[in-house]
Amino acid sequence: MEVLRQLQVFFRERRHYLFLSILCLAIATALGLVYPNLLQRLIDNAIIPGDFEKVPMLALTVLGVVIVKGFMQFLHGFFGGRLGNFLAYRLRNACYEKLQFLSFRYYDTAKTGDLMSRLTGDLEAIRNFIGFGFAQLLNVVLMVVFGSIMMLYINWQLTLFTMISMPLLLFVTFKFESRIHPTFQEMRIALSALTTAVQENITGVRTVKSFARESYEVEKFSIRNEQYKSNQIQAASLWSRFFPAMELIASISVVLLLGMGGYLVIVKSMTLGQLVAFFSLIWYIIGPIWSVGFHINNYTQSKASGERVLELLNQSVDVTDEPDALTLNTDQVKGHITFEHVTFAYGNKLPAVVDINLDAPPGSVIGILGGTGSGKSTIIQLLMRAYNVNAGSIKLDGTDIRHLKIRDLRAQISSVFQETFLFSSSIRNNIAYGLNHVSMDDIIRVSKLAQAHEFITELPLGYDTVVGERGLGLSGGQKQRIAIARALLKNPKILVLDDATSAVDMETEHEIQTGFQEVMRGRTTFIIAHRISSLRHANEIMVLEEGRIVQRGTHEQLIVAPGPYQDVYHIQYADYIDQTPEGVSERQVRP
Ligand SMILES: Nc1ncnc2c1ncn2[C@@H]1O[C@H](COP(=O)(O)OP(=O)(O)OP(=O)(O)O)[C@@H](O)[C@H]1O
Repeated sequence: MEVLRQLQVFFRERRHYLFLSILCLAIATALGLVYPNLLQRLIDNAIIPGDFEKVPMLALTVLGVVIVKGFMQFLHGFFGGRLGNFLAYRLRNACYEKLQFLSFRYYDTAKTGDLMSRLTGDLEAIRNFIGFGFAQLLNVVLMVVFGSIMMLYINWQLTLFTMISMPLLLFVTFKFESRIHPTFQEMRIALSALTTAVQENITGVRTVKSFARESYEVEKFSIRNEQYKSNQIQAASLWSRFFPAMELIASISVVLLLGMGGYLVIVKSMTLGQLVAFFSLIWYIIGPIWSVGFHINNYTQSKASGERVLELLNQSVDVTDEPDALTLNTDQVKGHITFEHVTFAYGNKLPAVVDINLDAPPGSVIGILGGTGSGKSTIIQLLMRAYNVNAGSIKLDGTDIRHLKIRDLRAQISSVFQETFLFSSSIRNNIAYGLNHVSMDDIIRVSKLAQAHEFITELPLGYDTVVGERGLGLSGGQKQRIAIARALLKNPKILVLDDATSAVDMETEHEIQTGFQEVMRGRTTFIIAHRISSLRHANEIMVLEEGRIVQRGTHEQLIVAPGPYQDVYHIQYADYIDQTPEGVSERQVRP
């Protein structure tokens, strides 16, 4: 019920729908109980005495009851549906909003499939339960209580006698639920494995084909499909065994009723009409007992779904604005970045960066070089405040970035990452992503700078070409050039190029770099690269090893100092440099 209490916040305004839905269902149930009563009157007061004049009146009453009952059921569905859909709508929006603001730390461990199922399957389960299941669960209780009272009123001895087999019915129902529940769970897991296989297969179709693993994938799918099929067969066989058993037990009540009831009618302790009414009332008890397990199961599943959705909604966001966070005035931002003794570790892992110090005056270019996992990207993540530092501080124009509004800070930074994400939209929209009122001239200008204009205009629809999911249909280099254009259009004070030109050839890299010279002017730029050619113009280059700065200086200083930078330089420029006893001199290096 705690889950229900927490979910209530999301449907408080429509709470009355819940009450109305329950009320309408209760009225429909109560009206259903009028049938047996009318049947009793028809037999005892009209048919047996031969008073046929009463028949039309009784028939009309039945018709009236049917109409009102039907209307009440309609209203129950109407209000339940409205309530469930309203709740699901609110929850869906709330979850999506939460997903936007959850910190990077959450996404480090979150699984896409799991999040998707929370937003779809779990929300659907909550919608059904709050909209209908809850009212129906209450209704089960009402039916049993109302039905029993009426039966006891007609003949309490016969009621107790016919109820002898009810505990057995209840037992079998719960037994069945305890068997079918895990089967359903296995079925859900099998279905999820099946959909994951399809999803991964479509996403990784290129890898599958390049490794010629089509047959293996077909085999893998068919094993999962087999599992799903056998789960379904198991569920179907449980159902097929359960129903006859239930019917058999329920028939015991009916047999007892007919035997004992028939005797009571014969000895005139009971009228025939009462027996017939009793006969239809017994189904008011059997029906709900039959379904009670299903409703309880439904409740537990919805509760679990509610907990999963609330768990997402209640996630704490560790990187948030301070209550009195400062607003940045774009015109006054200079872009002076300093790192002072910055140390950071992801979760409980060893620190990814240790005691980082750097000073990047406005307009300077900082190059970062280092092997895989040396902490290069982490420095950029910390600059964007994707995570809070564990020790030390990062400052923008002298203010600790923790005191700034995150949105304002990030608005000053444009990044181009190693992996480019493009939305399935037009190239124009992808370049203008996150910005309003962008002119086509500006889009073309930045595309030219990013060396993207030419290939875009060669596409049949030019800037209006819709790129597929994640940019399918474009080469890695083309996607990266679009990302560079996107970053430039934002006109940031701080530019981050995280292996940004890794997917383009040396020639194009050189052209983009030349373009960069112009766009980097006046912006503080961080360049992470594996190629020395991308870093050589930096004002300061830092060489990272296992999260620590092991070398720093300009390209000219570093190539003459023995160390990792010189080693990389030797490897990359082996064809261009002469080794002299005094040191290293360049013979021909691309500018
Ligand atoms: N999201 C994360 N969660 C946990 N550990 C992480 C995460 N991102 C990076 N790490 C770890 O932090 C260390 C530094 O990673 P980082 O991505 O900064 O290295 P990098 O120098 O950019 O490497 P590469 O050149 O391969 O991109 C590595 O040991 C890495 O495993």
